[in-house]
Formats: sequence, C-alpha cells, structure tokens
Amino acid sequence: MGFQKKTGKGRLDKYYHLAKEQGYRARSAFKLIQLNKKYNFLGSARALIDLCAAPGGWLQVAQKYMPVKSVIIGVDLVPIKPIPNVITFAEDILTDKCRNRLRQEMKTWKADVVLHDGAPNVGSNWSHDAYSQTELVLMSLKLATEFLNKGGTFVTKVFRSKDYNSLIWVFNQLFRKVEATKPPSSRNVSAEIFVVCQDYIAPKKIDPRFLDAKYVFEDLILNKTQTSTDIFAPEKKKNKRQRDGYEDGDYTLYKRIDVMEFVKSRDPAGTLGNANEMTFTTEEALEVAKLPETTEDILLACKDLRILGKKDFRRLMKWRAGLRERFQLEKAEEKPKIEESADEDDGSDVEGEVGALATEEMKKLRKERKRLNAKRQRHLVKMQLNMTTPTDIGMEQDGGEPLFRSMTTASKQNSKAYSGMSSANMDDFDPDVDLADEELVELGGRSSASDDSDSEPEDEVGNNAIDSDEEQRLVEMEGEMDGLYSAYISQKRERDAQYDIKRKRAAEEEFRGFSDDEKNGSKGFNSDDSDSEAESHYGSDSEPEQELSEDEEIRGMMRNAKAQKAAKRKSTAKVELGGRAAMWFDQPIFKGVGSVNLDDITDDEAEQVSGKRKRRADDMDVDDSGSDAGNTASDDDASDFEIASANEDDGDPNEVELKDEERQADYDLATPEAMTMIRDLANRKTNKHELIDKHFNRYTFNDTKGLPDWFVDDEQQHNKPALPVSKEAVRMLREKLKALDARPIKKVAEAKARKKMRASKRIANVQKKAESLITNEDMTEAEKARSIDRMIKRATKAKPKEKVTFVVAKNANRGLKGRPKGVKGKYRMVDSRMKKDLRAQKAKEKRSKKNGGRR
Ligand SMILES: C[S@@+](CC[C@H](N)C(=O)[O-])C[C@H]1O[C@@H](n2cnc3c(N)ncnc32)[C@H](O)[C@@H]1O
Repeated sequence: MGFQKKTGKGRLDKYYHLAKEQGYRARSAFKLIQLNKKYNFLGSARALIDLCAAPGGWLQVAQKYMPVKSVIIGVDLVPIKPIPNVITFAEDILTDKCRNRLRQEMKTWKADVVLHDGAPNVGSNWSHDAYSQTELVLMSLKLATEFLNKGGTFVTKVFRSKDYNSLIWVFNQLFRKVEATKPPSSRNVSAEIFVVCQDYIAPKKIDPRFLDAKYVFEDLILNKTQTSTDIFAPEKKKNKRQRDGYEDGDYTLYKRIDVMEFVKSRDPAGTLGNANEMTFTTEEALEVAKLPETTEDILLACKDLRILGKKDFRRLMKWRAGLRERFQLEKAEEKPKIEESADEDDGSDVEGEVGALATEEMKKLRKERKRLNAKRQRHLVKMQLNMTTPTDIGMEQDGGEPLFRSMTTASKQNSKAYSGMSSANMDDFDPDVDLADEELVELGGRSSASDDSDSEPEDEVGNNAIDSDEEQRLVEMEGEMDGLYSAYISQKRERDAQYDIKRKRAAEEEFRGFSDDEKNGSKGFNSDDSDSEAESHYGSDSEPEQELSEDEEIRGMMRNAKAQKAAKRKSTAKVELGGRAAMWFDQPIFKGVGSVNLDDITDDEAEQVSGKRKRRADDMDVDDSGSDAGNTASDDDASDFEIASANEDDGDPNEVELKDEERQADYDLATPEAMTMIRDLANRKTNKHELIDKHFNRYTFNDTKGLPDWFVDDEQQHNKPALPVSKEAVRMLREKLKALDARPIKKVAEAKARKKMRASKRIANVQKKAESLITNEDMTEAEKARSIDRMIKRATKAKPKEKVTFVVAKNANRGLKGRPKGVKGKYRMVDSRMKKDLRAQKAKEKRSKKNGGRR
C-alpha cells in the first residue's frame, strides 16, 4: 500500500524532512530549537558546551541562536564535521582527558549553557544502554558543575528508567529550577525526556556523593506496597539497584511475551496490559497456534495488545480459558492444596479425633444443606412456572438464611465455571470433595439428583435450575469481563507513556514545564481518571470478604486488579529512603519530584516551514476514546481501539482552529479514498503513522511565499496525491448510494403515506361496521357475510378519476378569471389550439393501437 519509508527507528517523520530542508545535520536539532523556544537560554548565552554533540545538529542551532562571537564547543566520541565559529574535538566525555581538553579550550571562561544529548550507541543490550545513559548524564552534570557559570543552564537528556527520580533529585540540589519536558519533535515512542536545569547555584563545595553513581542510585527503596506508579516515578522493588532494563518502572519498551505466559498467568488482564505483542515461540505455544480455536482473530489480537477492544479482549480471555482447560492448568494449580489439606490431617491422635468429629459434623451439615438446596431448587422452578410466589420460598427458609443471597453467591461462583476461567468445571465435579457452602448451593441442582433422600424426579428441575443459573452466570461474567477489561486498560495506560503524553497535549495547548503540574498537585498522574473509573468498576468493594473464595482465579484476578488500583491510588511515588538520603529527600526542594510530568510544546517551528499545508490523513484519524479513550473515553474506554487525533499528536494549531463544519466535511466518508483509508484502519491493514507518512512527499514543504494567488489556488485544487482506492470500498460506496437512490423522494413518500393512512381508516370503519353487523340477530349468517363482503369491496375500491372538463378560452371565456359558468367539477382552461392538438394526439394513439403499435 503506497510507499513506506522506514528507518531503524520506524519512520522518517516531518522533522527529518524539516531538518533536511533547513540544512540541519540531525532531526534532533528541532528538540533544541523547541527547548530554547520555551526556556530561552540560547539568546543571552556567550559560551556553550555541547557534550555528545555529533553529528552537530545542536551545535548548528546554538550557532544560529546565540549572539555572534559566542564561544561554542562541541565534543563527541566521533569527530564532528566543522561548523563555522564552533570548536569541536573528539573525546570520551567520561575521561579526564576530555575534561582537560575542555579546560584548555575554555581558558578562563565559564559556560552559560551546558548541553548534553548523549546516548550510548544503542545495541541489543537495552539494560546496559539504559545504565550507560544514566552514567553519561551524571558525568555531564559533573562537567557542568565545573564549567558552568552561576545562574547557568544545564540541559540534559534522560531516559525514563529506574534512576530517573534519583537524577532529578540530584539536579534539584544544584539548580534552583528543574523542569522535565518532552518537546514535540521527540518521538512519543522514545523513552527520552529532556530536563532543563536553570539557575545553577554554583555551591562552593559540592558533596562528591551527589555526582557518584553508586551513592545516587543505590539509596532508594520503594515502598513495597506500591505496585505501580506513574511513568515518571518508576517503581523500585529491591534495595539494590537493578540494572535489568525498564521492566519494572519504565513502560516504554516494546514488550513481547509468549502466549503461554498469558495462558499461565494468574493475572491475565495485567499481563495483557503490560505487553505489546504475544508470540508463539515456545513448544507449547506452537502447539496452541495449530489449534482450531486459535483463529485468525485471535492471531490478529495477539499481534497488537495495545489496541485490544472489548470484543478482542473477551475473545482472548475465552480462548485462554479453553487453553487452560486443555492443558489442565486449573487442576494442576488446585492439586497441591488438596494434598496440603491431606498432610494437615496427619496430626496427632487427638487432632485426628477432633478432625474426624469435625468431618462427621461437616458431612451431616453438607447432607442437610444438599437436601435444603434441592428443596430450594424445586421451589425456584415452581416459582418460574408460576406455581408459587417468592414469599413461599421465604417462608420455608431455615434459620432465616435468605435463599436469594445464597443463590446469588452461588451464581457468582458459577460464573467462573461458565467462563472457564477458573477451576470449577461442572463435569469435573466430585461430590466427595470438601465444598464451600456456596459451591454446595451452586451444585445443589446436580447433587440433589444423586441424593436418595430426595426421590422426586428432578432431572428437569436440575436442568431448569442450571439454565437459570447460566443466565445469571452470563450476566456475572459480563460484569467480571468489564472489570478485567478495565484492569487491562488501566495497566496498559500505566505502561503507556504515549497515552499520558497525548492526554497532556490535549489538555494543554501551551508548552509548559512540569512546575505547572506541580501546581495541580500532580493531579495528572496520581489522581488519574482511570482510578475513579476503576473505582466505579470495583464499586462493589462492599461485598463481604467471605464471598471471595481462595482458589478462584477470577476472584484472584479481581483482587489483583483491586490491589493494583488501590496501590495506584496511593502511589504518589511514595519513596522510602534509606540512610541520610531520607533527610535530603525530605527537603522542600525535593517535593514534587516524584510527580514530574511530561509537557508538550507547540509545534510552531514546524508550522512556519510547512505553511498552510493540510494533512488530510491526520484528519482521518479515528478517535475511539470515545472510548477510553476520548479516547479517553476511549479510552478508556476503550474504545475498541485507539488512534489519537492529529491535534493531540502534533499540536497543529491550524487543525485546532478547524471549525466543526470543516471537520465534518473532512470526516465525510463520501469518497472511495476516505472509505479505503477507514477500512484499512479498521482492519488494521495500516495505522496512523503509516497514513501520516504516506502524506509526506517531496512537495509537502514547498514554500508558497511569493507565489501568485492563482497559482497557489490552482495547486491546492489539483496538486493532490493520488490516494489508494480499493475495490471493496468502491463497492460499499456504490451500495450506499444505491440505497440512497432507492429511497422515494419526500413528496412521493408523503403522498404514499397519506394514501396508506386513508386506506387503513377505511378498513377500520369497515371493521367497526362488521362488528355491529355480526351482533345483528335479524340477519342470517349468509346475509352478514354478503354485506361484509360488499363493505370491504366498497372500502377497497379505487375511486374513479375525476373527469376534467376542458373549457376553451374563447368568446365569453376569453380572459376569464375563476370558474366558467355552467362548468361543474374539475376543469381546465385551454385555448382552441391545445384542444385540437390533444384530440389529434388521442386519435393518433388510437390508430397506432389498432395497427398493433405501428404508425
Ligand atoms: C543523539 S547523538 C547527539 C546528537 C546531537 N545532539 C546533534 O544534535 O547532532 C548522541 C551522541 O552521543 C555520543 N556519545 C555517546 N557516548 C559518548 C561518550 N562517552 N563521550 C562522548 N560522546 C558520546 C555518540 O557518539 C552520539 O554521537
């Protein structure tokens, strides 16, 4: 489908093109442009050091935006192609050699700005890269403390990783203002964040531990109860520093899991929410892939777990349930418990006796309950057949135990059996296994069939009960699915940095730093909407504890989800500190560090260049968040799948200003091109990014300045890319049009409706008359039938067309206004010519009929 430009990072986006057009060596140049636009640190700077500067994009920007004759020094591992008025050299910034060289170049000067955009040469070992990056940041900070003027600015790139908070804390010790932000030119998929540290304090003495990686990163311990935090407060679970990549705290990596991980997981919703793709790699998984139940839809859903709609989610859960049964996972998980209880029985003799007595007692109790349950089942059925009333049942309750409470509980238990998501399988039911009360009730219908004491034929009764239970189960399952789905959504959101960025962009049109969010009490993350949403899902928290059976997986999953939610609510990135760090972290300056937010900046720079360009593809974006999400609804709600609007992504002011009607027009699916795009999006043959990419061509950034208006208009009208059109889309559109054509025009439809109404009135009249006729005892049946027949004929007989009298407008009738004398009924004024013509035409028609149609 069309052309696709791909690079290692996924695509060549508009900033790539912009950079090319403006002669920047790297697209990253726009990051500095946008950062400077917000913080304006280049305009007044007289000396700047760029650490990790190759190929020199940032140096070019610095040279352009700083006053002439400023000192600009760039260093990188690799040599940098010369830039006028910029000093560059190749060194490793981690070495003393580099520091000495910098001292040499700076002489007595101090820098106003130190930049650091370093990134280790990314290899396959992500954890190593993330670690190296953090080291680079700390080293560049070290260099900054040496070379920066008091009041100077340090700009650094950091990755969202476990060490993020620690770094921010250190920055806060040395600078008066620290803000984390993500310029629009930084890809959302990238884990990078830029931290702008302003107003260097320049303390006389700096505690060396501030800049010591071992000290800075090892002292943080996260509160154990915290299971998840926002994307800026990644969790840490161990006292020791974990250099194992982003698994715990960072949610930006593309994560693949094997399907069996999902199948075996006790928290399938969380597992789905945490991953991007499920693959069939293990032996078991390959076997699963061959199964007939592993349908095309399942495979598709596995491919992109980020856009699972409710339907897909449900499908995956059911598929998982089937697989768990196939692999007998439920039984496997249950067995140890049974064995355990057997072990417990091997106690001392006294314990054995007590145990035996208890067992005896239990048996009696169970028998009694079985009997009771059977009775209740019968009553239920009777009630369903209107043979009794609910009060009858209530009267028969033993010990005031409410029947319906038990039934509800039972059905709750049943729901797991129905959904196949847990261990209780009706077919596997063994009456000898020690059952929970609710389970007894649940299976009452069945067990009573084998209970001799209740000799009544109960097969039917049992079935009916099961049917009604099944209905309940269905409802329950739906409820639980909703809960699980929302757990999946919230897990996904937590992980999904993109979501937060989009949300922020939608909420804020301005490029602002995280200090604004601090003002909001870090509302953005800690009191995430999803929480309240989740609360509503788990609003039934008031359910009595006992109703939660230990072994149920669904309940387990629900509990997990609840716990996650609860922890998330509490998770204001509560950090527990060890040693002296606790004191430091208590300082007011550290407040809010745990709640750093990403910000977005407007994309004016891009707009300037791109002029009036319109990206129709962006407008084609579908926003489900009518679901979750917007998407949020969309999201939230998930919409079934989420493609954020172009505005959210790009902050394109032109598009923000689009009027509703214009949008309407752009969203119209009246063209086969639009229909093709939407179909491809919906069928996941393409995605938003591909669509956007496809709409960039070599004319995209053509400057229209200075061109005559007629030319620009002409271009706008005719210079459009030829969009792909699929046969299917054309067919659908044609059908749509056909259906439209088939509709009668309004006036005809109204006339037909009037006719119909008149006819139905006549029929109603006839009916009335017929009724009175039937009760007439003076008439014989034959007479009645005849007169009804007549009435019907009269009512349905079409009225003869009223004759139209033609009046020739001559003599007294010439120029007459109003009805001519002596003419009754419909009339029409004609001149003599017309009358003759009509007569001639009629004669002609008559003749041609006589001659068999020949003239
Ligand atoms: C993203 S690029 C910088 C791009 C630059 N800001 C620009 O606009 O052109 C990251 C650079 O960091 C450099 N780098 C990584 N580790 C380094 C180190 N230890 N010392 C110096 N440079 C390093 C890499 O060579 C790479 O050129």
